[in-house]
Amino acid sequence: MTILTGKINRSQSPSEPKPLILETQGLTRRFGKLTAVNNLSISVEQGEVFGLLGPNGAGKSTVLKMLTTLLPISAGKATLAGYDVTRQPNPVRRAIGYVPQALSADGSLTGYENLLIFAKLYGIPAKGRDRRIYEILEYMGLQDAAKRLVRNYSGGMIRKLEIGISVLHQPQILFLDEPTVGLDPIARTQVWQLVLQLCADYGTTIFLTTHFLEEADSLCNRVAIMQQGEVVTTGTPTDLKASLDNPNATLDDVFIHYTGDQLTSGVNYRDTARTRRTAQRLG
Ligand SMILES: Nc1ncnc2c1ncn2[C@@H]1O[C@H](COP(=O)(O)OP(=O)(O)OP(=O)(O)O)[C@@H](O)[C@H]1O
Repeated sequence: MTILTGKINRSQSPSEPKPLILETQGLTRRFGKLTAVNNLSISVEQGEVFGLLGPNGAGKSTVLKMLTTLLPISAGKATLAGYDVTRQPNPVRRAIGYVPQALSADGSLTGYENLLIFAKLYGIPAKGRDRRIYEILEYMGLQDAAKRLVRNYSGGMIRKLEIGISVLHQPQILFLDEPTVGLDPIARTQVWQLVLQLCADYGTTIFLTTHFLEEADSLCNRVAIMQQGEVVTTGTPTDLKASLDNPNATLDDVFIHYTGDQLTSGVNYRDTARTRRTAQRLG
């Protein structure tokens, strides 16, 4: 696996328009009287790294849950890999991988056993199953830890294993909900390298949420900023920064401009508490 180093400004590389792999029109989710996601219309090209940013409670996880068929859509429509998310959930599920915010690997099993369970769930035929599992372990750099219990893995290793599980069936699009929250800077960099590598090696489209704006700036081709259930702006990080009246604008400035909020990890109690909870589980 090629190791990527340094800052990668993906938004600056010229790119041909590619087919859309994901499109939403008026996507809406209500919880009783609360409209958590309101009239969301976005599109994502094949092979893009797309970042959904927003303060706590903006509706990011709810969007991911609707797109991954885990939560019914209240109104509007989403199409993924050519399939309607509401009417054709099974082909949608085959086309996607999903790593939720909460820990999803089983600590009482080895890395190999975790992969084996999901390989069976995904219906990977017994004949090529072990080969696929070891391919994944090697790709994730976890081959030496294959037979160790996951509860003894570091946080970064667990995240890599979870990503490995989510790509066992070679999905076209991978959803990552806050993939680096709770990780130390080195593990965070490793996870990002892995995500980019998946994109480069297999053309996997990445749809993620993150609180780390600097990372979103470096790694995402395009971002959408959400606030109170609505998208307030979408664009490449470069274009969004250029739209402000400040030649030195950062994505943080863009974020503050559109939301009036500060989005840095751990700035408020909820962020800190969640980061610590996740870190405890991962650590
Ligand atoms: N199952 C639920 N029932 C009721 N309200 C919910 C439910 N899930 C989410 N909400 C509410 O919907 C809103 C959006 O929540 P969501 O988790 O999507 O936000 P988020 O942007 O992902 O936040 P965070 O960054 O904290 O994860 C919040 O007000 C939340 O309390």
